[in-house]
Amino acid sequence: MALLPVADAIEKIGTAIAPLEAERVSLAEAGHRVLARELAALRTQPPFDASAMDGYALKTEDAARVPAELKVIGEAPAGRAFEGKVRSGEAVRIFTGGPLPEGADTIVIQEDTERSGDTLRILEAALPGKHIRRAGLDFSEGETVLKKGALLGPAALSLAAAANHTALDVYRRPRVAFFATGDELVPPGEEPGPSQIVASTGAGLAALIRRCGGVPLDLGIARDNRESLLEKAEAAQEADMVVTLGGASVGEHDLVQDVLGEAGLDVAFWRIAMRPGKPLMFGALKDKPFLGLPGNPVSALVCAELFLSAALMRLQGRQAAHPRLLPARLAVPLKANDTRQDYIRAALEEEDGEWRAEPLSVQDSSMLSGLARAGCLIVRPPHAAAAEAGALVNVLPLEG
Ligand SMILES: Nc1nc2c(c(=O)[nH]1)N[C@H]1C(S)=C(S)[C@@H](COP(=O)(O)OP(=O)(O)OC[C@H]3O[C@@H](n4cnc5c(N)ncnc54)[C@H](O)[C@@H]3O)O[C@H]1N2
Ligand code: MOO
Repeated sequence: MALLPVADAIEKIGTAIAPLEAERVSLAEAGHRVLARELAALRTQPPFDASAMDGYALKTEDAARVPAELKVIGEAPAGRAFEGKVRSGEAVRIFTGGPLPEGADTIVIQEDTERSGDTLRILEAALPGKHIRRAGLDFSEGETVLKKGALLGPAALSLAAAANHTALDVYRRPRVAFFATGDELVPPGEEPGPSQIVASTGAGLAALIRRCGGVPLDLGIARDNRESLLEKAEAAQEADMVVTLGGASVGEHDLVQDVLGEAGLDVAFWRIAMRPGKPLMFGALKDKPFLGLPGNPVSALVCAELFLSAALMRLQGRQAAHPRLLPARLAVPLKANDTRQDYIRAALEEEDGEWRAEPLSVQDSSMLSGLARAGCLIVRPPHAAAAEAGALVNVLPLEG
């Protein structure tokens, strides 16, 4: 069976998964969540014509020729309008954010004036409408300010607040149940028996799930037998998505596909044209999205960065997409690539305003020390030609 390209796998995950339902949360809890309904402004911003600068509000015609002398008749600080009207020959002291007084049609900044008591000398000719923010410049009541599917970062949250919302409809956080598989594994902190090792990947997976907006549900370790796997599959049904670690390959003890088939696993695709991570599996366990990550810890975490993050995006109403890549210069030459997309662990350093990526000398997919040290993964498409040192490549930055 031909291996599936990474981009096709991400696309299939996006198509297979439907977003979860919405819930209403306060603005304070909405950070990094995804908006589930378009958001209309409850008010107009700015609500009145306002000054963009500290200076004087006046009639343009009074300062068309300079120097001109005007009489200061009052003040309009931010938060308090000047109650009167500006007439010919008059000016109102105004501050940034202050409402434009009636009768005035321009602002002259204070640097272009001289003041002595109530007398104001204008030194630079005024232009109509200068330094005035018109009512509704930012948005108007009823206008859509954020679209469904918007990620609620700092700017979007502040915009929602400016539009006078206190609570937002966001997609529910996906609960992701996961378990490791293998007789060789013991939980962290326990003394492994002869031929055993510590199950490590779950710790990283939980952090990745949280970072992607999900809620991790660690079900521990399934043993390499039918009963144990079925028991975990059953427990996983309370979550919105199920992830397994290991047992995805072709060995006799790699039981996941066979046994979970009994529990309703429907495999949509298996095996990806990538390195590390070839044995990745995706489908549905009953009606829940299912991701079978490879056992090797580096393979599992690299696959989670690509495919679990895409699934979590989709469950929260966003497009499933490959993580964003940065351009970086290679520190060393690379050989031409074969048919699998490579994710090469590399150090990432800034040098003269550019990123420089240097592959780690050993790329074994069991080595967490390397992945933890790597600042990025160099992404080499299938059949990429040999590259010289200094050539630009795409890298996927890692958060350490
Ligand atoms: N004949 C073949 N052998 C293998 C192939 C292949 O195509 N043909 N693929 C290799 C690749 S690539 C990978 S990746 C691994 C993945 O296989 P599995 O998903 O079946 O993983 P396991 O066999 O269960 O485990 C592999 C390795 O990882 C350790 N492991 C598993 N789970 C954890 C965990 N939670 N924490 C830490 N370490 C874990 C496990 O002990 C094994 O050492 O298969 C290759 N073989
Ligand atoms: O996919 Mo395996 O991930 O090459 O170690």
